[in-house]
Amino acid sequence: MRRAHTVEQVRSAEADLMARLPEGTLMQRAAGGLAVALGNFMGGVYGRRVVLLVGSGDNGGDALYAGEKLARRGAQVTAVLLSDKAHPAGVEALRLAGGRIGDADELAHADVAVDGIVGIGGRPGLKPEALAAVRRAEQHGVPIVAVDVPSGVDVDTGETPAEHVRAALTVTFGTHKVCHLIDPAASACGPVHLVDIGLDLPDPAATALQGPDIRALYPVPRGESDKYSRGVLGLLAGSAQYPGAAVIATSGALAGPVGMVRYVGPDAVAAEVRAEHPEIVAGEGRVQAWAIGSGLGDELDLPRIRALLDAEEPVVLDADGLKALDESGDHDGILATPHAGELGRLLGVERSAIEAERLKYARVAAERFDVTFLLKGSTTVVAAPDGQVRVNTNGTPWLATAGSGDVLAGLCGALLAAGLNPLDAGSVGAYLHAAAARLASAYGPVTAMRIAGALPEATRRILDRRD
Ligand SMILES: NC(=O)C1=CN([C@@H]2O[C@H](COP(=O)(O)OP(=O)(O)OC[C@H]3O[C@@H](n4cnc5c(N)ncnc54)[C@H](O)[C@@H]3O)[C@@H](O)[C@H]2O)[C@@H](O)CC1
Ligand SMILES: Nc1ncnc2c1ncn2[C@@H]1O[C@H](COP(=O)(O)OP(=O)(O)O)[C@@H](O)[C@H]1O
Ligand SMILES: [K+]
Repeated sequence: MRRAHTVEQVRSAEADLMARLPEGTLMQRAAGGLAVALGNFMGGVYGRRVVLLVGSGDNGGDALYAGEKLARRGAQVTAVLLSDKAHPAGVEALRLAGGRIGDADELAHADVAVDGIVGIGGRPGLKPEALAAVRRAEQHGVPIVAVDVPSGVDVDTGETPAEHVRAALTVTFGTHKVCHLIDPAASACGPVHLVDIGLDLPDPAATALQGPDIRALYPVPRGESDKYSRGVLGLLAGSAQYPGAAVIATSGALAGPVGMVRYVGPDAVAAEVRAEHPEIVAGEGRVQAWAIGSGLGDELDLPRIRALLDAEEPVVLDADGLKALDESGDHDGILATPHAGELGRLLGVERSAIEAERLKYARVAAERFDVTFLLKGSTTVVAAPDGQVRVNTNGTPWLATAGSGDVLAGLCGALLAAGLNPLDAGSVGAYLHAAAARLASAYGPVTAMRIAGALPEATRRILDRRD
């Protein structure tokens, strides 16, 4: 599991550890890890040209000491000091190792620019001189490696209200920060490399499941399982207007861990679903969970949905079904799966505001409606009413295709029916959905039905430890 901590948590853990270690130890650990990562990134050290962009704090100190280590191994290192307070001992160490102090013109010939402008002490945005240097690197096509975080992003929220660095790689220390997991900032990090500096950390502010977590959580049938004990999902979806949504959501559900799917909807739609999936059973019956909402269109029956929300069985609530949510209900066991536009309508804010502050609004919704919210988008945020947050970062923009949300709703419903709680169902569902999309897309266009079609193989690879 990838764990992300807040700046305050990191500072407190650093203070505890620093009190027990000789001065400067942590910075040397950070700089050592950064120098190794830079060497790997450049594919070598000797003769490489490295430009350090150095701000006023310890983030610049990390960059300077990493530069010192690279200079000692034969790299040509130049530091661009963006503040007259740049870490004095780091500047001296770099000089003694043969590094130079220069200006942003050096970027014209650099192999890499190291962003040591600000780290976890930074406010969002870049000052003019730093921004000019970053632009210069971009103009010359010089890749930027960010120290700890891409300077200019909001570290604790993942928001990017102002100018910021766009890194080809981020090398972070001790633990991930929230901005590494949550968009839009996460997209500015590139791959994130974590250097262990020995911090002892509290419970994280957000987590991201990885393959081993999925293996541990996935409801694999046992020897004595039968189709009912594996879980039966009721699917209330589709309409004359949108029959395809029912077919697609059923595809997602059948590719999940349930023993059976009951489809509930107009006869004509049921016939289409059955034509594609002869395995389904049409009509109501006992179920362990519901997936409600995909493509309901004219069939939207809010009183019926509210009755199902009040019943005992857990529910995935998607698309038009979200209109049935209200703040007063007793909503135990519900996973709401809006995209930014739908969440904006529920909360009465603009879609663009949701996209800019994804973590905040997922949390606000979970608290206000007292249900687990899965906010879809480039990174998917799953927020539970108790404050736990999981993030899915392994998607692909090719997932942004009509109907892929219906696949996710069916899959999450299947995971709920098989016994996972809403937080686990949402986060495991988002992970597998993204893994299937990557597999089916293989870096090219993909349709929702092909994503559903790839789900069993994507799941198999993870359960079989091949991914
Ligand atoms: N504290 C520690 O023990 C360790 C810290 N490390 C490094 O230290 C960093 C944190 O260092 P600091 O606390 O010195 O903070 P930063 O290096 O993030 O910088 C803070 C300084 O930048 C200024 N500043 C804030 N926002 C700015 C902006 N948008 N533009 C320009 N200047 C701005 C502030 O006035 C302050 O002087 C971490 O990110 C990490 O890189 C690592 O060496 C590991 C150990
Ligand atoms: N840029 C992106 N990168 C990764 N995943 C994305 C991106 N945009 C959308 N997605 C994912 O694609 C799916 C789209 O779902 P949704 O918006 O409900 O579409 P639809 O209603 O057409 O099914 C969601 O799982 C969402 O997280
Ligand atoms: K930085």
